[in-house]
Amino acid sequence: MADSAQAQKLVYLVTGGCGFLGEHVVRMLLQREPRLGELRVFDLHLGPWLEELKTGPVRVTAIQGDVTQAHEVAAAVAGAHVVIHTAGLVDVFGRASPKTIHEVNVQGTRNVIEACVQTGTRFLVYTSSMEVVGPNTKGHPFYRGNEDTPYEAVHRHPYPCSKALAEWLMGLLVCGGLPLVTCALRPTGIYGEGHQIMRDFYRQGLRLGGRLFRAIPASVEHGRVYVGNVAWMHVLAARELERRAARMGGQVYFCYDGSPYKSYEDFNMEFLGPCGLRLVGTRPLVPYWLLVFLAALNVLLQWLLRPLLLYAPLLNPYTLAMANTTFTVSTDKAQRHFGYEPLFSWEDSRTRTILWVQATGGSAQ
Ligand SMILES: NC(=O)C1=CN([C@@H]2O[C@H](COP(=O)(O)OP(=O)(O)OC[C@H]3O[C@@H](n4cnc5c(N)ncnc54)[C@H](O)[C@@H]3O)[C@@H](O)[C@H]2O)C=CC1
Ligand SMILES: C[C@@H](CO)CCC[C@@H](C)[C@H]1CC[C@H]2[C@@H]3[C@H](O)CC4=CC(=O)CC[C@]4(C)[C@H]3CC[C@]12C
Repeated sequence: MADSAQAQKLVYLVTGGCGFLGEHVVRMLLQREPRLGELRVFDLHLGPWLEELKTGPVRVTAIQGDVTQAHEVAAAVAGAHVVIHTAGLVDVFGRASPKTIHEVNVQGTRNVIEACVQTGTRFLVYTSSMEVVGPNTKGHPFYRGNEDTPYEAVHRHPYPCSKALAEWLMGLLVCGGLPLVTCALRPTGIYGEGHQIMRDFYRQGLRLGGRLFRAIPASVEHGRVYVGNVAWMHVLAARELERRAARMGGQVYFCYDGSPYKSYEDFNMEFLGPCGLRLVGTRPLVPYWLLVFLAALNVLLQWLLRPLLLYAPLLNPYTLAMANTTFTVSTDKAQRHFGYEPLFSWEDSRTRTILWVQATGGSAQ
């Protein structure tokens, strides 16, 4: 936006703005984007909390819509200066069909890109995922790698396949020489206020008398990043895309912060411990072969029960492989390319998450 229009107010659109990450992006934009004139929040399911935002100085427009419907996306995008595309179907539990995952994550992203091109939106930030890289189907560790670390990315599961394809679509734009400037952000496992799986583990621990049982070796590192920092990274990337288009256009960035490297379960205990839970065992209490068997059994049960009900437990061969394969990132690319520094320290992130688990973990909210 030209110098003469320095004071110009911008229209932002956040797809999936009522999801776990999307809500944080929406709130972060309102707090930290001084040039924000209108904020459009596009989601399949609108949250009631949006109402309270409508009384503030920035115009907040809630748009109930479906990213798989090109005309709905085009109508929402028209006139937006910047789009942050977080909408996605996050399903590694077999709740949705592979076709639906593809439609939302790939076709939905294609619709967003095409709408930007058609309506003249110039800046698009896409929420990708660590899963675009791995862990791969061979279980190779990715130990504190960065965006350039060689790794054999092999996907079979519909979710990572869809995220990889969608990110690839973003890259195509650069090759096509279109005026649209994009970048993709790849969070590792996001945690923080609103993280459903964390709450599920908390409730499970309460049901088990305040205990959780170790299933994964403590030595397996799983990358995690605080939702507030992921949101901040989106807001900053969106802001800087214009000024640093040549450097950032077509780039991918892992999302990172000061969260410690730990196993999935030990990391969760950073929050669940202060909420009164205990992780039993210094080593996995269940032999790995039994976990593999239970995971396979869950797949069979899911298939058998499908005509009657949706059985989608946390444990399946894919989630077991995810939790049991080291995948952590160590990079400063976002800092070098657009000056990203985490907004929340590890201590802040931890405290905020603990307070949230304590406040809502036991309730039906
Ligand atoms: N949760 C995590 O650990 C990670 C998430 N991601 C990515 O971050 C993004 C956000 O994920 P979360 O906030 O965790 O998920 P979420 O499920 O909480 O949020 C996704 C939002 O997208 C909306 N949505 C789904 N289908 C839609 C459709 N057809 N049209 C319009 N809106 C639709 C949902 O209603 C929801 O509000 C996703 O793209 C996901 O792939 C990436 C890495 C890690
Ligand atoms: C074997 C169980 C013993 O306690 C633990 C099972 C945990 C799993 C449900 C999670 C382990 C790793 C998680 C995934 C990971 O953080 C990366 C992700 C990236 C995304 O883009 C979406 C979410 C997820 C797939 C995340 C989902 C939950 C796990 C598989």
